[in-house]
Amino acid sequence: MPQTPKNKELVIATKNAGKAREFALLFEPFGIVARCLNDYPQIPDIPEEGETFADNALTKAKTVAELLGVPALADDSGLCVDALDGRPGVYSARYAGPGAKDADNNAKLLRELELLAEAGRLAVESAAADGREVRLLSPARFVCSLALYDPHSPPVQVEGQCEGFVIDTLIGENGFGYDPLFYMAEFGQTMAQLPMTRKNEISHRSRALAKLQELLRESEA
Ligand SMILES: O=P(O)(O)OP(=O)(O)OP(=O)(O)OC[C@H]1O[C@@H](n2cnc3c(O)ncnc32)[C@H](O)[C@@H]1O
Ligand SMILES: [Mg+2]
Repeated sequence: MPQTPKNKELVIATKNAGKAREFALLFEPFGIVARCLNDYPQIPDIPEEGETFADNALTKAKTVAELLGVPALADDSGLCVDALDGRPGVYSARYAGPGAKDADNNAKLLRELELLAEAGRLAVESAAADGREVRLLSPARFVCSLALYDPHSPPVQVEGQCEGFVIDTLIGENGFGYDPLFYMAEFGQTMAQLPMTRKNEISHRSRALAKLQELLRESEA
């Protein structure tokens, strides 16, 4: 990981408290304190108008790094649902409209998929989530694009994914965003049922971060 002027601190270009918590835990073993944008109220909202996660991640990292004059890591992520041709994708944060809350986005996702199910357009199977029967509405994946922007070096970009299904009901209290609707057959649980330590072993975010570390190790070797 890059050395910042304050050493052992890294600015994460996010205002999302859920992401910030996960990064704080992911960086802890390296003795790196992850600072998110709530620590820098002078940074304005950054428009996310790119067509890809990678475009948006780079814009966020570059804007923050240039404003603060230190390296910044940005995460642009979202949920891509097969039955919705990959939506909400890069629009995940504002799926239910500008300023949408997680609950609004989850409700819209369920509504859209239930409409397709009622129209007979989904091959819905059942599964058990901690003893409850749930309907698997569509295969889906979480995608996380990370961009590390150091004002003095070329940017480094990586992507991580995590496969699962969108189910018909919200289950679990952990995590954030679409986690309560994201079921992983191999665990028989939703992402929101996993403790953060466990999510950080398998998530799109941790997979992307592992790739970033690998790239940085190679470039140092
Ligand atoms: O742009 P920043 O400030 O980082 O915060 P944001 O919440 O707007 O983040 P994005 O633009 O990357 O949008 C990501 C969307 O995808 C959702 N999302 C991303 N990672 C997730 C995860 O690990 N679990 C559940 N939902 C996730 C999240 O709730 C948002 O709705
Ligand atoms: Mg955003």
